Amino acid sequence: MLVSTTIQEQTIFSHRGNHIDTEDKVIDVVSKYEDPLVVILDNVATHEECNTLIAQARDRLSRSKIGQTKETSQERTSSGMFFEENENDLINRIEKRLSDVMCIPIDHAEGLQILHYKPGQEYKPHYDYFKQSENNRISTLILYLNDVEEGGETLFPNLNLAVSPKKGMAVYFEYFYSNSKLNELTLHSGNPVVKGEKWVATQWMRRKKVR
Ligand SMILES: O=C(O)CCC(=O)C(=O)O
Ligand SMILES: [Fe+2]
Repeated sequence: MLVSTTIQEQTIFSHRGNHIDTEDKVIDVVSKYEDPLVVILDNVATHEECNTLIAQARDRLSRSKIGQTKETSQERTSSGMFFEENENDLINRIEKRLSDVMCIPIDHAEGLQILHYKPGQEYKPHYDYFKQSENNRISTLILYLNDVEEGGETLFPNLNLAVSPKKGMAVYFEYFYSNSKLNELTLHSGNPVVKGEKWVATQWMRRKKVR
């Protein structure tokens, strides 16, 4: 008898069931793409928390830079900013919650990044991990801070998966597989905003401590 087995690699995200019980909030698991793991989550932040994040970031935006060279580029036309670690009570609370969702200790977390896109602005297809790094990124959570009238989807072209921004929802994905083909499937873009504007908060996790 011929037995074929596929060995699925273990994922960082280890929650089972349709809910994630974090310290201060129950988060809903809406849908999952399995290989590589992409998880759509709802009720990650309240509308009030989303509004406050936007308000606190609004006056601190500058043209987004790209990669480790930190240059501006047509690849990424949004504006953005990083909060300091533990900058205030809200940032503390959100960072702690995202660390619970991502199953990675908070001291592996980069500062929370806010991005703002106006109509026509986009982030072309890219990987969140670096080609070479002593302490590479391993996972991403993109939290949508507002509803976008048209466009602005987070697109995974290799998976034929487009996630439409919705306030308080998030998309999580990871790229710490030993099979590099799986990591490469996490190529993604922020599609151009057509109508309205788009605000997101991005949390990246590193393999080793950064704080
Ligand atoms: O804006 C998006 O939907 C994608 C953002 C993104 O890819 C990132 O921040 O790395
Ligand atoms: Fe990205």
